[in-house]
Amino acid sequence: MNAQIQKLYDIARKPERRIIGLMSGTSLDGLDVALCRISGSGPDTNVLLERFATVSYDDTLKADIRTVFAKIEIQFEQLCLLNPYIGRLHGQMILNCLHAWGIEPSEIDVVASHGQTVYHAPKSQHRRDKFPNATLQIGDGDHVAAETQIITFSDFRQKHIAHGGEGAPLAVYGDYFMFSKAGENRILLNMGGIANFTYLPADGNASEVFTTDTGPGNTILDAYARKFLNTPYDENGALAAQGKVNSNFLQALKTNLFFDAPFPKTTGPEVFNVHYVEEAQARSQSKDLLPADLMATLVQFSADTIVDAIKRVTREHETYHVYMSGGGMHNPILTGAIQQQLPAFSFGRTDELGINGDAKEAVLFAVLANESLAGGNTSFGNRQGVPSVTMGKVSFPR
Ligand SMILES: Nc1ncnc2c1ncn2[C@@H]1O[C@H](COP(=O)(O)OP(=O)(O)OP(=O)(O)O)[C@@H](O)[C@H]1O
Ligand SMILES: CC(=O)N[C@H]1[C@@H]2OC[C@@H](O2)[C@@H](O)[C@@H]1O[C@H](C)C(=O)O
Repeated sequence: MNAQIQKLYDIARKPERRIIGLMSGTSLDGLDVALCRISGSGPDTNVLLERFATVSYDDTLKADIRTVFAKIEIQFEQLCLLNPYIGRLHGQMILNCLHAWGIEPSEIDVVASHGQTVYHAPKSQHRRDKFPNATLQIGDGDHVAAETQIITFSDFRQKHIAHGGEGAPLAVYGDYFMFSKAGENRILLNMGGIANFTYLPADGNASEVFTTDTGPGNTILDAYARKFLNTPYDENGALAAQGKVNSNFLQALKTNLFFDAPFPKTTGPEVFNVHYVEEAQARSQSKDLLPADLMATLVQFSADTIVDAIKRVTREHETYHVYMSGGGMHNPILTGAIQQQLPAFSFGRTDELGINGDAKEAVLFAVLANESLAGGNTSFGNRQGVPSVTMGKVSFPR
C-alpha cells in the first residue's frame, strides 16, 4: 500500500489533529493562515485556534490576480500560469508562518487550502440553461503539498456544486459544528468582500440551518477607496463618515433581482463592482456625487441589504444574538448602520465564541478537512444548497 494512504488513515484515526486552514477571499488583501487543533467531528467538533496570521499580498501579486479576477474575458495563459504559481506561493507562505511560530512542517497533519476564487457563476447569474452552477478556485493543492511536504485538502467547492449547491457559502457547515447553541438563536454575520450570514436557530435542528450571501460587504467600498484615496480600503469608514446618504442612488443600488431571490444564494464581484455602481448612478441621475456622499451611500447599501436579509429569517418577538466576523467588523460606519436598524438584537464578535473574527473563514476550511477525515455523518436535511456531503480533494506531497 502507498505509505501516504497509511499516513492519511492514521491521521483520520487520531483523537486530535493539527490542521492549517487557508483562505484568501474576494478582498485580495492577503492569505489568512489559521493553525487549528481539532478533535471530534460533526456537532462534536472542538476547535482550538493555536495561531493565526494574515500574510499580505504585495501590489504585484494583487495586480497579477486582478488580471483574471471576476472578469468575463481574460488571457487564458495568465490563468494557467497563476494556478501553480499561487499554489506554490501559498505553500511558501505556510512555511514562513511555521518558521515564525517555531513549528516544524512535520508537526502538521494536513493543510486545508481554499485557493483563490477567480470566478463565481451560479446559474441565477450566468442564466445559460444547459450549464450548471459553477465556480473556480486556483492555486492547485498539489503545489501546496509539494512545497510544504504536508498532505493537502483543496478545491472544496466542486462537491457542493455536484450535489446541487452553488459551491458557496460553505460557512454553514463550520458554523453549525462550532457555534450552534441549544436555547440561543444565533446569526453569524461575516463581512468580507461579500457579506453572508448563517442562521443557527435555538432548537439546534441541522435541517433548518443555512448560510446565504446577502450582497456586497466591502468589495465595492474597497474599489472606491482605491479610486478616491489610493488606499486598499476606507480605514474605519473615515471618508464615508463625512458624507450624506443619497436616497435616489441608494434605491437604484438596491434594485436588483439578486435581493429578491430565495435563500440560500450566492454572488460575487462579478455582479457587485464599479460597473454596477455606475449603472445605478446613471439610472438615478446621481453621477456627480461627492466622493464622501458616494462612499456613505455605498456603506448604507451594504448595511441595508445585510439587515433586509436578516429580517427575512428572524421573527419580531424572539431574541437573536449576532456574532460578527470578517474585515467589515472593523468599519464602525458599517457596523453602526447595521446595529441601528436591529435595536433588539445583541451584537458581538466570534472572538467571544473563541474564534478570532478575522480567522473564521480560514478556520472553516480546517473544519471541512477535519470532517472529510473523521466525520461525514451529519444530515442537513433536504434543503437545496446545503447538501449533506464532505468536501475537499486530497493531494499527497509525492
Ligand atoms: N479598519 C478597517 N476599516 C474599514 N474596513 C476594514 C478595516 N479593516 C478591514 N477592513 C475591510 O475588510 C476587508 C478584508 O476583509 P476580509 O479579509 O474578511 O475579506 P475576504 O476574506 O477577502 O472576503 P470574503 O469573505 O468575501 O472572501 C478589507 O478589504 C477592508 O474592506
Ligand atoms: C465563491 C467564493 O469564493 N465565495 C466566497 C466569497 O466570500 C464570502 C462569500 O463570497 C462566500 O460565499 C464565500 O466564502 C465563504 C468562506 C463561504 O463559502 O462560506
